[in-house]
Amino acid sequence: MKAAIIGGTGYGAIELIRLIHQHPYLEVGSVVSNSQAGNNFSESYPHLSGLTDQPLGKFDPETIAENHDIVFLATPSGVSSKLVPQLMETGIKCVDLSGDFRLRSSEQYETWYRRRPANHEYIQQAVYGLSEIYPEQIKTAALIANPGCYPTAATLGLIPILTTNQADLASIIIDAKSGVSGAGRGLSLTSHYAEINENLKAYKLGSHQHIPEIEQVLSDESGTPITISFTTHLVPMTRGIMCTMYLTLNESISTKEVVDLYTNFYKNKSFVRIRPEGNIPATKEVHGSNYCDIGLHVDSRTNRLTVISVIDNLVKGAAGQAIQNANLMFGWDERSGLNQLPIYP
Ligand SMILES: NC(=O)C1=CN([C@@H]2O[C@H](COP(=O)(O)OP(=O)(O)OC[C@H]3O[C@@H](n4cnc5c(N)ncnc54)[C@H](OP(=O)(O)O)[C@@H]3O)[C@@H](O)[C@H]2O)C=CC1
Ligand SMILES: CC(=O)N[C@@H](CCC(=O)OP(=O)(O)O)C(=O)O
Repeated sequence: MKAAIIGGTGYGAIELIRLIHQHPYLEVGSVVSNSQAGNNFSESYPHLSGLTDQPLGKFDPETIAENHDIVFLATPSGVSSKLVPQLMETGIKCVDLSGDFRLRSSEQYETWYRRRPANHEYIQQAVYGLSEIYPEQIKTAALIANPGCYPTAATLGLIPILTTNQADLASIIIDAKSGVSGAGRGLSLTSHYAEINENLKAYKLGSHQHIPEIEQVLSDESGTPITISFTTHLVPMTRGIMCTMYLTLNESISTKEVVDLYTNFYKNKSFVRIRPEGNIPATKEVHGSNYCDIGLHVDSRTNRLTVISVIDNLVKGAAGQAIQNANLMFGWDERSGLNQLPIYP
């Protein structure tokens, strides 16, 4: 099967190309670029010289649909909302990495993204692509709204405890940290070397666009409207997200009981690894891989649960989960093309 990738010179696209290169059933048919159409791909990414030398194409939905089986859009929010309807009209399957189709409420989208929402018809068709939680809906979807990087780490780490009645749902605090590639390849003052090196910054306090996305998933899964406190930080590293999350427990349970609950919840899920008691994951332990690793600790003094969830933002947080979703859509083993070991050290 052939995949087209749009947003060709961005970090999401380059990660899709790296992963699809090892995929047993999928190959890259073409890479579409808005800014570099006509140029050779390896001019933007010399590390792929001799491997992916094809010229970057222009966006033409008909040609894409004729020659491909699926499209991955690695374009910014606000761009995907314009391109997806043109592609969907041709009948081709789409996986969108942006935030444009994740929120069911257009009002929420306008509030948090501060721009016009996508056409409601397509928002209604989109299936939220959190692979471990919605595999059946993903299998029959025509359009996947691939989850955000922070929401992937946060929701996978919180859902198991929220499906019990052991958590105080009003007490959730998510302290999140990301490497700089989470902001994409575009240049900005915040991702400038001298601004981030040997520095740790909190940003978008109370206004991050992932707040309503996380709340939507947690509310769906717990069956109760949930609001969260969510603070993001930029860390001087290239890849990786860590969400350190706190919630109050309604009853006294041990760390071992929580570890058993999580292990059982994810027992058939290849990409979520629950660490044993006393073993806390670090971002490097998932670097370059599609794993989400989760560590758990109950503080019996405060009766609070701490959950530490780590992913590689470009793999499980973007391109890897997008391919996992495509695998589900085509009925393949969801691990196809995603069996890379984490890169360590
Ligand atoms: N980086 C990450 O960790 C994650 C990113 N995402 C989301 O994935 C998407 C891609 O992210 P990422 O690759 O990091 O971002 P980048 O900024 O690195 O790449 C986005 C690419 O989209 C294309 N593009 C930009 N503006 C326009 C435009 N006006 N019209 C058409 N194409 C445009 C450009 O490529 P070209 O000119 O070649 O077309 C650009 O390089 C975004 O929506 C992002 O929010 C989601 C989860 C994690
Ligand atoms: C480090 C960093 O800046 N990360 C970005 C993640 C952006 C992203 O993934 O955006 P969408 O999910 O909205 O597509 C941020 O915090 O905004």
